[in-house]
Amino acid sequence: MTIRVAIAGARGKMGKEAVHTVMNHTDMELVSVLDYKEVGDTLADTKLFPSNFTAPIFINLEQLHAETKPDVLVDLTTPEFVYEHTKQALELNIRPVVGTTGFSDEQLEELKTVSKNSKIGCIIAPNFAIGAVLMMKFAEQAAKYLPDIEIIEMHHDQKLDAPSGTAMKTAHLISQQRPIHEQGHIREKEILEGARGANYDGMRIHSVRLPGLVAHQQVLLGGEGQLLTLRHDSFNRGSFMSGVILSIQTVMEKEELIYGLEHIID
Ligand SMILES: NC(=O)C1=CN([C@@H]2O[C@H](COP(=O)(O)OP(=O)(O)OC[C@H]3O[C@@H](n4cnc5c(N)ncnc54)[C@H](OP(=O)(O)O)[C@@H]3O)[C@@H](O)[C@H]2O)C=CC1
Ligand SMILES: O=C(O)C1=N[C@H](C(=O)O)C[C@H](O)C1
Repeated sequence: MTIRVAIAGARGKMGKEAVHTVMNHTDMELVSVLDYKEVGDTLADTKLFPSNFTAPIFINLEQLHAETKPDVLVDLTTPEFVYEHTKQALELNIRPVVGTTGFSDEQLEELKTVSKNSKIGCIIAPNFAIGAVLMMKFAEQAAKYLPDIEIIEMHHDQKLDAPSGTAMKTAHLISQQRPIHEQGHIREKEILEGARGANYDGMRIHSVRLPGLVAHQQVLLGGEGQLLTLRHDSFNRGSFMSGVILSIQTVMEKEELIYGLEHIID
């Protein structure tokens, strides 16, 4: 069966890579693209893609659905729009595969309910790279034995959300193994606000933004006389594409929302 795929955010860094990946996949067809402003009738019109990339561009998801009937909507946009896109896709019986980060806990809960009630599968993956998923799982396992933890995530300087979705998901997984406790000295004082990073149940998260970086994370787990460092680096956006393909294939078989690729890899 050919899976009919629509992509939101096709002009972006991840979107461009995803367009090429879906176009090159024999079991998938890129049927349309969702944008939010007039950028031409087809992908080729944007001049970002070759002339044979003829998928039509819509600025309205309902119209996109009516005219191109996608099975799956891949969202690679921004934290501002992703919740609305995902909710609307579910209401239109389109299965969302979401890479965009920046959801609040309340939004995730709401989408879980909509997906469950409509029995339309949805995959939200804070990180599509298999190595990053393994780093998160290893951190979760190690937290049971080394519960004093700091996360340092490092990204390119065009990233909108901080902390990253991966850091938030890592902290969430770790918090299931690690009793809530404050770390560091009880009388610790920040001389410069923010010096100790964000506080997630006492665990600290530090966000670095620099040109030249792509997506990198270290989880530091400290114990008496020892330090365990788990590190993952995405050096290019090709690192995410096998996860995008796996998610598009898997969401076709699901009837609920799945948050994190760790739930679908064997
Ligand atoms: N899950 C994962 O593995 C990964 C997730 N990400 C996440 O994916 C998202 C995109 O990242 P990245 O590609 O680097 O970002 P970019 O800024 O390069 O791309 C986002 C694109 O979405 C477009 N856009 C904005 N709003 C809308 C909208 N309402 N409808 C359609 N298109 C829209 C933007 O257009 P314009 O520029 O004209 O505003 C831009 O072209 C981020 O949230 C990022 O954190 C990134 C890498 C991996
Ligand atoms: O914005 C990015 O680039 C990335 N975003 C995701 C995140 O917030 O974790 C995934 C990856 O880190 C790249």
